[in-house]
Amino acid sequence: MGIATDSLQLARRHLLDHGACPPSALNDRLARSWQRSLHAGLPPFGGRELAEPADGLSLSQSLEQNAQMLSFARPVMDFMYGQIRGSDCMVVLADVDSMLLHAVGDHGFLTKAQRVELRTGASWRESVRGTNAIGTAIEDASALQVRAGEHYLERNAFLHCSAAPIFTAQGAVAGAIDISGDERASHMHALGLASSAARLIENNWLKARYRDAVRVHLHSAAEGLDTPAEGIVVLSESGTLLGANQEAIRALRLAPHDFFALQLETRLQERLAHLLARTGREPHTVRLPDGRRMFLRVEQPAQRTPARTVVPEARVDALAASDTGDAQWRRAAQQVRRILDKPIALLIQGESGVGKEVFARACHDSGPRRGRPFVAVNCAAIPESLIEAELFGYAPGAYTGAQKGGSLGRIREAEGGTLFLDEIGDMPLLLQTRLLRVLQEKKVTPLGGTPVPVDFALVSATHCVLADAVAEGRFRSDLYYRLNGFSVKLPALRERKDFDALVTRMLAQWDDSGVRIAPDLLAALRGYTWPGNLRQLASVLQTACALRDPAHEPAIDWPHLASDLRDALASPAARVQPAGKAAETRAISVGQADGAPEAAPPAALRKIARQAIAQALADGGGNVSEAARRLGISRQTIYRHLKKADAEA
Ligand SMILES: Nc1ncnc2c1ncn2[C@@H]1O[C@H](COP(=O)(O)OP(=O)(O)OP(=O)(O)O)[C@@H](O)[C@H]1O
Repeated sequence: MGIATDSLQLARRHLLDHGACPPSALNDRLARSWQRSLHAGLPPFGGRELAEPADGLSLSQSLEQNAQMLSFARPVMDFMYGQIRGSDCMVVLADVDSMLLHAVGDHGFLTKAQRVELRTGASWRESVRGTNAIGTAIEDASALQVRAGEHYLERNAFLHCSAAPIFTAQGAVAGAIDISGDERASHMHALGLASSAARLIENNWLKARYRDAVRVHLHSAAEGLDTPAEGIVVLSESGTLLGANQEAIRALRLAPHDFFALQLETRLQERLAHLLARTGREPHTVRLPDGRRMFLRVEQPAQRTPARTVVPEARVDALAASDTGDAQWRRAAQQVRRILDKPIALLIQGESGVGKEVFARACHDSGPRRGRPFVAVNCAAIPESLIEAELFGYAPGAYTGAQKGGSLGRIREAEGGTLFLDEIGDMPLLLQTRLLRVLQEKKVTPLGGTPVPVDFALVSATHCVLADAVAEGRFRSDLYYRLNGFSVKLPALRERKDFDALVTRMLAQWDDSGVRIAPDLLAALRGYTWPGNLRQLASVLQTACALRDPAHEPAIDWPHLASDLRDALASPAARVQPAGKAAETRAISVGQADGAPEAAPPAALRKIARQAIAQALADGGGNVSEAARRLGISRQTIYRHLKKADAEA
């Protein structure tokens, strides 16, 4: 409120005419952002089409990549929204590319916001939408309020938005949280609320991510400890800095290269042994190198009892908790449970995405090493040249380009806990030899360092048949026998008999409103072959939850799926076939190639196609080209379906 709209309009014209904002029309930060928006080629007055909303695939990929941030943001967003409910506003979470991942808000305002694509799946990157709170806060890595006509694009001038970036444990921007509302309403404390929410999300995320690390809480006043204003630093057992929140980064003047390299004792001027000895509720003080006094409280990880002495309890454990009723899966879990407290290496086999890592974590959380680190390494995802340093670590100055302070290595990070080696079949032969030595000697030798004893449980996973790799000489047979102390095979999703229970369990993770799935859609999903297994199913359901409008749509339905999956579901070729039936089927899909002879689809499929088209037309404001784009099919296909529907009506 109180924004001089006319003068901002004049400023916009001045920017267009002269390439710069007139002095004092806007504060410096907004003026720089307007200029960047102009250089991005955005015309501030109407004109150009709104940027495209993301397709289902990018949204689901981002939801998967940001699952952790999202899980910590959701409860905070619900709480924030509870504070401002009914004031014509919404709370939004965006990823680092400014794509909106989740939104909660007043129904009326959500509808208004959709008109300018302020909705899940859309990108609000500054270079796409011009100056706006989310995109500009992420661009500048700093909280920001953008009021009414301060938005670069004139059509966004009905908005009043306040956004704060969310930072990772190593101080990189991970996304932003934003409160957007009607510019005529009061938003006095919105920026403060968004900033506090961002701090809360970061702190909870940091603590959970490093729950097995030593944690130092700090503040310049004893009363500041345990408040959102405290700094938090997490350390390895040897005192190396692993992560920190923004307050700590500021207070201790930490730089990006300090992470995984700095020994915190040098910054705190207190020996690590002294620091660790002071664990407890009572704060103590230290003097920083610049003379400032800080109050510290040190917390050791929750469970520091020696591994193997903790006896697993007979109550419902993590393995039992993830049992949704499939007999094959249950048998695997029962067999594995018998070896969890024994020093036997476990090999998990199964197609990609069947949940091997989830299963490995459940084994860890159900066994005697729960509460200690679970360290997952994807052997296929690390370049061959780096995997050695990543696994075995290196001493300070071991090689050019390495971090100054050296690196612990993933094997030593798993000390006392579980090392999970995913895609073990992709481990280069040379490293197989080194890994074998570690397993035999129970010692790891960092590059340029001396041997260090290690104690960890080993779980490996592979989607290929490791015995074949041995037969072909790609995998050492002696290592294979070491890894394969006991092996289990997890079933592919199409083989599981607990599909509905799995779906219910997954939906409950992302939607606590008890959302259900339309019965015909559930039946189609149940019959699909799921080449990506649980990963694909999780991603489809999560995207559908995000795309559903809870105010109007009680159930997840066909329009909430990406067009390629709708096509695949409509194709008999992609369905699990009863034996002997496969050859009888022909592919029929909404997105059939134009010009190809079109088989007459059965009534159920016609209905599905028409529903999808009707929804896409409604979403695209009746524009056929827009609906075709949303569905990923041609306009001719839409016209054909509409014509047939007319003829049958
Ligand atoms: N029991 C489960 N409940 C809910 N979601 C699950 C479950 N198991 C797996 N998922 C989903 O599937 C995704 C993939 O699981 P996971 O990484 O464990 O599979 P994987 O078999 O190890 O895959 P890859 O072979 O590609 O490494 C998880 O991120 C999660 O979204």
